[in-house]
Amino acid sequence: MIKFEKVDKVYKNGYKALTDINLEIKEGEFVAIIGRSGAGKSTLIRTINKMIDINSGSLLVEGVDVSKLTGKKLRKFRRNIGMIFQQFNLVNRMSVINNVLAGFVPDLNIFQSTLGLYPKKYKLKALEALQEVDILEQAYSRADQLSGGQKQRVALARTIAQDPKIILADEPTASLDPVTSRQVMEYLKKINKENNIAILLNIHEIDLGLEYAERCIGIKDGIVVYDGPSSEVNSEVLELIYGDAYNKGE
Ligand SMILES: Nc1ncnc2c1ncn2[C@@H]1O[C@H](COP(=O)(O)OP(=O)(O)OP(=O)(O)O)[C@@H](O)[C@H]1O
Repeated sequence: MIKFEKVDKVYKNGYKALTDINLEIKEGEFVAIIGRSGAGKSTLIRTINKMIDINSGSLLVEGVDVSKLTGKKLRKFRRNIGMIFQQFNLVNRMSVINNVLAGFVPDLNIFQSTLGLYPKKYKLKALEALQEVDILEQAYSRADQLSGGQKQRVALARTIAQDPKIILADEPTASLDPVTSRQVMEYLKKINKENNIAILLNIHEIDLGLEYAERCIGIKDGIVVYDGPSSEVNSEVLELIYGDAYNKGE
């Protein structure tokens, strides 16, 4: 469903962040992308929803050439791709349910969006999504009253309410304690399995990533140096991805 062929990304300042990326991600896969800071993980996943443009090669998502998308077509395309961030990206002064409903604003007419009049079907969808991540009871709390883990679950609900085919998760557990991180990973796994949504996860906590994702992609200096089962990632592979520093614990 996602196919990178010979993809390169060079930033405007001349920095080459991705080199010759060749990858195929299938429907419903759960993939952890690991690598040192600056390796190119965020750049890689952000090319998929065209938050970042590629410079050469081809990137197809469900047969669509991402580089050709603009305007309305791009906005429509992005509806199929959810995104979760380290900092949750909720509107703090809004209620939980309104944060989830905000994802439907593009579907409203100007009158509905100005007055915040969401049709019942969207409200039901939002409530169902909140229930799926066990946070329905907080639906009418203000987002800033929630803990970090709860905020991330609301962000997940906002994403799944849109019925995406793919979720790009850019370090979703980086601001959370280890117990809460695990909880968020459990929800990601549940969504992956029950909703058959492909998940591409950037993560620094290697053990957590390898435990939950079946497949691991290791990036070093913008190059894919490992692509295979998470279960086969051993210290040699980690040295390949992280360099000598890994085994020396630097
Ligand atoms: N807009 C930009 N202009 C120039 N260089 C950039 C830009 N964005 C990122 N880079 C550089 O590209 C490289 C890859 O960045 P990227 O954010 O993809 O890495 P990452 O693996 O996600 O890192 P981290 O784990 O720290 O988030 C880095 O060296 C970064 O400094």
